[in-house]
Order: sequence, then C-alpha cells, then structure tokens
Amino acid sequence: LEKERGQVNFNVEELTNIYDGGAEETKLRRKVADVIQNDPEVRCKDIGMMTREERYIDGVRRCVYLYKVLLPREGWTPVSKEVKDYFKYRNIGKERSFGVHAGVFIPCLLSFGSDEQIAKWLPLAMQFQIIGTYAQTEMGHGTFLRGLQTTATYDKKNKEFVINCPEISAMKWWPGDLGKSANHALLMAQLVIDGKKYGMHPFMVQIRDLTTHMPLPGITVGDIGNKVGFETTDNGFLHLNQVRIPRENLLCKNAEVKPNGTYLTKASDKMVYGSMVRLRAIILESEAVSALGKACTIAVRYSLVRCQGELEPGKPEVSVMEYMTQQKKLLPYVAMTYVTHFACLKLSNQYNAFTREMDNNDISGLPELHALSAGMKAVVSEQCSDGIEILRKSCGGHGYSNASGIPIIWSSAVACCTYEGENTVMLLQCARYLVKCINQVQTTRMVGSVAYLNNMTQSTCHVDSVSGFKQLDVLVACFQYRAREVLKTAALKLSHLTKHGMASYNAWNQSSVELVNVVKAHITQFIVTTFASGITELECTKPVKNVLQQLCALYALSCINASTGDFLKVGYLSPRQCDLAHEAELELLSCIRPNAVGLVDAFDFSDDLLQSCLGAYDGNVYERLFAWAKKSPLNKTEVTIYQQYIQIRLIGRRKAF
Ligand SMILES: CCCCC/C=C/C(=O)SCCNC(=O)CCNC(=O)[C@H](O)C(C)(C)COP(=O)(O)OP(=O)(O)OC[C@H]1O[C@@H](n2cnc3c(N)ncnc32)[C@H](O)[C@@H]1OP(=O)(O)O
Ligand SMILES: Cc1cc2nc3c(=O)[nH]c(=O)nc-3n(C[C@H](O)[C@H](O)[C@H](O)COP(=O)(O)OP(=O)(O)OC[C@H]3O[C@@H](n4cnc5c(N)ncnc54)[C@H](O)[C@@H]3O)c2cc1C
Repeated sequence: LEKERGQVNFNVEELTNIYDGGAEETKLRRKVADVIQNDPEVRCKDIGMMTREERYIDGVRRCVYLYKVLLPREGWTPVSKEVKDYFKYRNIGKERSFGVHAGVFIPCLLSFGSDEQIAKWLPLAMQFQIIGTYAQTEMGHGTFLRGLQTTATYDKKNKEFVINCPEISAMKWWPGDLGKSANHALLMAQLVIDGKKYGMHPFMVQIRDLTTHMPLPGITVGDIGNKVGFETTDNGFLHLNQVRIPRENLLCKNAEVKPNGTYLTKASDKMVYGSMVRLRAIILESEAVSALGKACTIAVRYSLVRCQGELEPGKPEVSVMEYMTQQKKLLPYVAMTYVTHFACLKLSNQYNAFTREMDNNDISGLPELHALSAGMKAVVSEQCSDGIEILRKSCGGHGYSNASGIPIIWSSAVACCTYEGENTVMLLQCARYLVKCINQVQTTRMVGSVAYLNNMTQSTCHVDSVSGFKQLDVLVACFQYRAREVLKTAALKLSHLTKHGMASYNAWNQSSVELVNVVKAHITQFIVTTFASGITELECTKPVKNVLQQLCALYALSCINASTGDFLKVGYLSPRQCDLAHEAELELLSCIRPNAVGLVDAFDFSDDLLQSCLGAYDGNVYERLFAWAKKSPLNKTEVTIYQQYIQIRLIGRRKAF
C-alpha cells in the first residue's frame, strides 16, 4: 500500500479537511477518535465472536461508561459536538445502545413537548435517569399511521388517559431500546375523546419501575429476538392493557386536551409527522454514507494487496485492482460516497433552516422538505446498502467472513431502507409532491430541489465525444432533462387514466411503478446538481478539485450507464451517445485508479473503527486474518465436545455391528 500511496497525485489531508467541513472539524473528530480508541472501556472491540446477549450487555456498558464517566472526564455534554462526532463516526453496528433514547426519544420530546414538559423530562433523560424509546410502529402497522390501533381514551372523571392495545396486532413492535433498557416510552396512539377519534398523538408513558426496573401493572414488554443486524439494540415489544396516565402526559406543544375533555389544536396536524422528517434528513450520513465509506476503504485497500492471477501471460500475479471489472465494482462507490456525503449535508442544512423558520411559525417549507428527505432517505439508503454488498462480494471468500468487517457494516446500513419509513412508501411520498409540482409549473415558479422543472423546453444532447461526457455541465443537463421528462410522462399517464374515468386512487396505483423511477431520477438529479455546483464554489488546490470533478463525473456516468433506457426513451441521448458515455466511464475508472488508496485514506477511518483484517491501513491482511481466526471459540480446544460425541457414537455403532 505504501507504493500505492506514493503515486497519489493530490493532498490527502486537504481532501480529508474538505470532507469533514474544515481543518478544525478534522482536528475535533480526531480528538474524539483518540479519546475513544485510547480508552479500553469504549474502544471498538471485535464483536464478531460475541453472542447476542454479550453484544447487548457490552453496548449498554459502553454507553453508560460514555455518558457517566467519559463525558464528565472530558468536559463534554450529551449534545456537545464531540459526542455527535462520536456517534457519527463510531463503527456501524457496534454503538447502538441507547441510540433511540439519544437520537429519537430526546429529540421527539423537544419536538412534541410543551416548555413545562420539556423542563420536567429532559434533564432526567439527559442524565439517563429515565431511558426512553420511541414507540410508534405496531406489529400490525408501521407504514399506515392512520391505521395504528393503540388507543389513548380520555377519562374526564379522573383526568387521565387510558392506553390500550385492543388486539395482538396493536402491540408496539420494533422500537429500539424498548426490549430491556427503556423505562419510558414516547408512545404514539390514537386519541379518543367521547368516542371521537382525533388521530395519532404523542404520550409519555412510564413502562418500568425506576427502582426495580420491573414492568409496571398492565405492561408486557420484552425483546423481539435476533435480527439481520443491530445486534446490540434490544428492539422490543410493548403491550399495554388499560394503562392509566395523567392528562399532563399528552405531549402538548401541537395539541392539548383540557380537563373537561375539550380538544385544542395549536399547529398543523402534519407536525406530528415532524419527528420523521428530522431523522430522515439527518440520519443518512451516519447510517448509510459513512457505512459505504468504510466498506469502500476496506474493499479498495484489500483489492490493492490481494494478488490473484496473471494479467499478462507469464508475468507475475497482479493485484485484483488491475482488473477493469474490479475497478468498475469499487470506484463508482468511492465516488458515490463523496457525492452523496455532500448532498446529505445540503439536506441536513435545509432541515436546520426549516427548524429556524418553524420557530417563527412558518412551516411553508415543510412539503418540499418532507418530499426531499423522504426521497433522499429512500434513494441513498438503497444505493449505499446495495453498494456495500457489491463491495463485500468484491473481496471474494474473505469478504464473506466477519473478519472483513463488511457484513456487520451491511447488516446495519441495510436497515435504513426500512426504518424511518419503508423506502417504497417514501419514494411514493416524494412522487406525490413532484406530481403536484409538475401540474403547477405553468402557473407557479418552482424553487429548491424542483427548480429544474421551470425549464420545460424540449432538447437533445449535442455531445459527440468521450471527453464531452466528462464535463459536469453536460452531465447535470442530462440528469435534469431525464428527471423532468419521466415526471411529465408519469403525470400525463395519471391524467389520462383519470380523464378516462379511473378513480384517482386507482390511477395512482396503476402509475406507482413509474412514479418510483421518477423519484429515483429526481433524487439522482439533486445529488449530481448539488455536488457539481459545490465543486464550482469550492476553494481548494487544483489537484483536489480535479479529482473531485472526476468523482462527480464517474458517479453521474455510472448512473447514466445503469439507466440508458430512460435517456433513450426521452430522446435526449442517441445510441451512439450512450456508447460515448460508457467509454467515458471506463476512461474515468483508469484516471481515478492511481488515486484509489488516497481517496479512501482521505475518509480517515482508523483501524480501530474499521475492525477489519482486510482493510487495515498497513495492508497486512494475512497475518491479521490468521490471528483473528485463532480467536474463534471453537479453537479453544483441539477436540470439541461435539467431535468427542460423534466419535463415541461411531465407536458405539461399530461395536454394535
Ligand atoms: C440509528 C437507527 C435508529 C432507527 C430508529 C427508527 C425509528 C422508526 O422507524 S420510527 C417509525 C417510522 N415510521 C414511519 O416513518 C412511518 C412511515 N409512514 C408514513 O409516514 C405514512 O405512511 C405517511 C404519513 C407517509 C402516509 O400516511 P397517510 O396517512 O396515508 O398520509 P398521506 O399519504 O395521505 O399524506 C397526508 C399528508 O401529510 C403529508 N405528510 C406525510 N408524511 C409527512 C411528514 N413526515 N412530514 C410532513 N408532511 C407529511 C403528505 O405529504 C400529505 O400532504 P398533502 O399532500 O398536502 O395532503
Ligand atoms: C432496525 C429497525 C429499527 C426500528 N426502530 C423503530 C423504532 O425505534 N420505533 C418505531 O416506532 N419503529 C421502528 N422500526 C419500525 C419501522 O419504522 C417500520 O418497520 C417501517 O416503518 C416499515 O413499516 P412496516 O414494517 O409495517 O412495513 P410495511 O409497511 O408493512 O411494508 C411491507 C411492504 O409493503 C409495502 N407497502 C406498504 N404500504 C404501501 C403503500 N402505501 N404503497 C405501496 N407499498 C406499500 C412496502 O413497500 C413493503 O414492501 C424499526 C424497524 C427496523 C427494521
């Protein structure tokens, strides 16, 4: 790898600083990483050999130590930048304990609680005097929130709400930290007053005794069992049987129930969905893009040291990175990590701007933010988790071992396709907004992520050279035209179906397969446009700007070459231009190949964080693999009990004959 590092033609540290958002950010992140990897109590350990129970207990122990010992020792607070960096860069799949408490329960308390309620519960939550979960999803409903069955019926006489799960499908199912850790739940239930339903509302419900940690009367709670990943998280179940809570436990920033049962709404009913917008807007970096970056680091470093086969007959074996097919598997995902990182940054900045507007009672930006966050969450989580699996396979047999570190990264990242809104549902939510926009574009000027719809002129691409397809303005135009045209086509189909008598809900369902593709085109347009414009404005050395431009072009071309049908159907690219775009991608793979190790080094993931025998900085793969395997519990004895049992059985059988 040192030989590879010698040929990198840009300043790696400069790129790390750009990726982090500045040299000071890099310094802070490294300070956090140093504190963590030099503290045996919280440094990453190889959990590949641990049982589920050991992983859960280890995760809880680490988090309690982090909040009770490390933070006070370092002078940090749970919301200080250092802790955000800690969770942003901690190894995926290893730091899950209290993830919902810290990342969902507390923010939702701030979103839904009145000032008095925040003053009451926030200090307790911040000090871990109460551990909370966000209990919305039920065994029978996760997507269709209007179908949630848990009820909160107001009892005027006692000024209480009676929380009840009327049947097994109403049981809360999946909430993180619920199974064994939480003693409170921010519970979403259908509010009922005098037999009238008011929809989903947030309630604070204590579920365990604060001293004994035993479930309170009427509460049945536990862990839902083993999962694909998230092994350190006790995703749980919660059944409530006529559980009574005070009237004051309805979190009442957006709506309240007066003592006499009068219902008072204070904000748009869509604000109850606000918690989901927040997480979709901010979770992608840590759960999807960072995971992709780790997998890229492991796969690229391994591919540079793994020698397999002759490229030129009779010559020495080459590293598998010399094969074009391997470069095609790896380098577009290195590009995707950089490109989506900056697109996610723009989305989270847009969310932060919206929260400031909301403080001034202006929620006009919510529809665009909801659509963009739903679309980005679906497209980025899917592209990243699909990419991680391709990167795992690119490592051959050792990629199938937990020693590679990639399976645990994938098993955690892929969950992002489901939680916080199942991806297809999210794509269709975004499609709903896009169809409205295209139908208004003749009379209303579009802004934000749909500004490209204002240009409705028909055109075609005029590029007639391979180098022309490496120009960012050409690529941005390709994506904007494709996104607009596929949206127009889908909207026309919808309109045609309804004009010919089909009910609108049925027309929507009949068009939903195209609409999913429309949103993917819209979001990749947003990602490419964001990164291309960001590079233009970026102040950096020419070698770094050049490599970023190459990465943007590579990501764009890999997307175009994966969906040439769209570009042909809308008439923007000719078959010959599709061939030129394909050649342009292959040329970019060769241009970027010499910089591959520098591009992943720039992500700056420490060996401690990667926990990978294949992806360590020094590239000593085989020594690490062997040392790792020897730690297998099966190797504690030369002859395992099972082998002894088999021998006894076989010997016994021989004697019988
Ligand atoms: C570290 C890892 C931690 C993991 C923690 C995980 C936590 C969780 O998973 S929490 C549970 C997450 N669950 C969801 O996200 C549920 C997803 N489902 C939905 O959000 C709903 O299906 C729905 C709201 C998208 C649709 O339900 P429905 O009642 O059918 O509503 P409509 O489609 O008719 O839309 C009504 C109206 O509301 C607007 N809208 C929908 N969602 C939002 C939102 N989040 N923010 C703002 N506005 C929203 C929607 O656009 C419609 O508006 P109009 O078009 O103006 O009518
Ligand atoms: C790791 C993990 C952690 C989680 N943590 C939490 C948590 O802390 N708190 C919490 O409340 N929940 C949590 N969840 C639950 C999660 O939010 C739900 O699983 C998610 O919202 C999807 O809902 P569902 O499981 O009911 O899937 P469903 O909605 O039943 O999806 C099943 C299939 O139906 C399709 N489908 C459903 N509705 C439509 C539609 N309208 N149009 C087209 N297709 C549709 C979907 O696309 C999907 O293919 C977690 C889940 C996971 C996996």
